[in-house]
Amino acid sequence: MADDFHSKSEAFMAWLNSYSATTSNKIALRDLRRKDAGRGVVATSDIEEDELLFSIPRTSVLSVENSQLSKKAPSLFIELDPWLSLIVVMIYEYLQGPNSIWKPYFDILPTEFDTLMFWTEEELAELHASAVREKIGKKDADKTFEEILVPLIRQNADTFFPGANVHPTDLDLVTLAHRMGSTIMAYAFDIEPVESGKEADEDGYVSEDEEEALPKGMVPLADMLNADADWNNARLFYEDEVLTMKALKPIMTGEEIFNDYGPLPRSDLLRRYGYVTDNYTPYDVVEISLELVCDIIKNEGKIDESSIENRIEYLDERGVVTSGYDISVPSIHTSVASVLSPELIILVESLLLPEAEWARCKKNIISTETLSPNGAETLLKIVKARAAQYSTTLAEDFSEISNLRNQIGESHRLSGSEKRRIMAKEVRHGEKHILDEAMKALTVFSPFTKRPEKRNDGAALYTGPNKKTRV
Ligand SMILES: C[S@@+](CC[C@H](N)C(=O)[O-])C[C@H]1O[C@@H](n2cnc3c(N)ncnc32)[C@H](O)[C@@H]1O
Repeated sequence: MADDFHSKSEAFMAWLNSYSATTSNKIALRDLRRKDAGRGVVATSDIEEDELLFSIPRTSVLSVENSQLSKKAPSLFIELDPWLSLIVVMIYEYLQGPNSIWKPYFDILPTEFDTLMFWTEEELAELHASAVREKIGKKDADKTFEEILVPLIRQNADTFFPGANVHPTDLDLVTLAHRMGSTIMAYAFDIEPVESGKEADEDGYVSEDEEEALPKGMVPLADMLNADADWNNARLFYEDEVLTMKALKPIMTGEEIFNDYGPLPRSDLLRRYGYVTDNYTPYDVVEISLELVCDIIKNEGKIDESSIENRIEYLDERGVVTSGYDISVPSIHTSVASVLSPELIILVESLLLPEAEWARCKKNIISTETLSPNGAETLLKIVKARAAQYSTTLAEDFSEISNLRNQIGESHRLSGSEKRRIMAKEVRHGEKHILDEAMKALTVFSPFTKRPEKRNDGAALYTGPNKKTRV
């Protein structure tokens, strides 16, 4: 119902301003459903760099600190991490209905999602062998909600359901917890406390360790900004009394105001935010599992199982072992080694060394990070085996996507499931493209770098992108 959508937006903006937020008259909250982007914030006049777009009092942030629940039942939060704490607070505030000060805010937050948590098995199957399927975590979330959150809510039933004769079932509460958890994943910010002592770098990032410690909060209006990879033109700043959204560059009338959700591969964008755009393609990655690396090297028959285990243990103590290694999108300016994670190269080179050589140079192996011709040959086998885990070819994906796009062009309508399937095909096509490019580069790399005089020329290893997470 279009009217409902608009009246809820208007009620939300009126509510926000009644709580001492200030909003520039050069911006508006708009209906972007024709772009399949829900609501978004758009410039209604030209905006200058550094201009204030809006400011939100810290007291209006939906957070543990600001909710009455933390005063009524403080002990409830003792064992909960920032994510679970905010889920409980959001469930509490939502159940208060009109008695919650955040009611007009809940009215514009989503009740349905396209994030992977809500996909059917058939829809997920379209992702084929993408490693993102292992990261959805639905079973773990269900277990946590059933075993921790629901009992906590029941223990505090008088607070959560005051005066109610009928209480929600366990299933209702788990469903609500998923809804709030998914909202947090796509909408919440890590709120820098007034005296944080945790410095963001000049790009607005803090390291993951620091980020973990920050409490989460829902920041009204700041979370109405969409994102499209590097098109971000605004950023949230944490001041003592208020959080301010400012323009990072001049924004012209009619342009959308974008936040930055981080340099996410499209698989993760789909998992966390439920959409993909082509602009995220440069951040795509394919994950190679430790298991696959070990299987391929074992099959070569040059090293036995117990040596592999010993070496993995040695490398694990030095931080080289993880369950998966990324290969990223190559460009004409990068060598194949630069798109492989340095740890993957160290792992492969370590497992390929003859026993005597391993014993002699294992101390230096972490700092070498050089891809040898032998390593490239083995990596080519690994990459081929990884590509074989997907059940269609790059060309088949391309034609499936083109056909679907043509159909959309003709009908202009796409059901929820069709949209999910096309997004999945785009993700798996992107991953296969990376594998294809890596195969081509590794094929030419091996014979070329086998020549001893060339050995250190182009084969030096470059560190991969330092993954950071947006504040
Ligand atoms: C922080 S919210 C932004 C506000 C949201 N559009 C709304 O109407 O509530 C993030 C969600 O917005 C949508 N979104 C953000 N950027 C988008 C884009 N470039 N294209 C399509 N949808 C987008 C996705 O559904 C995402 O999970």
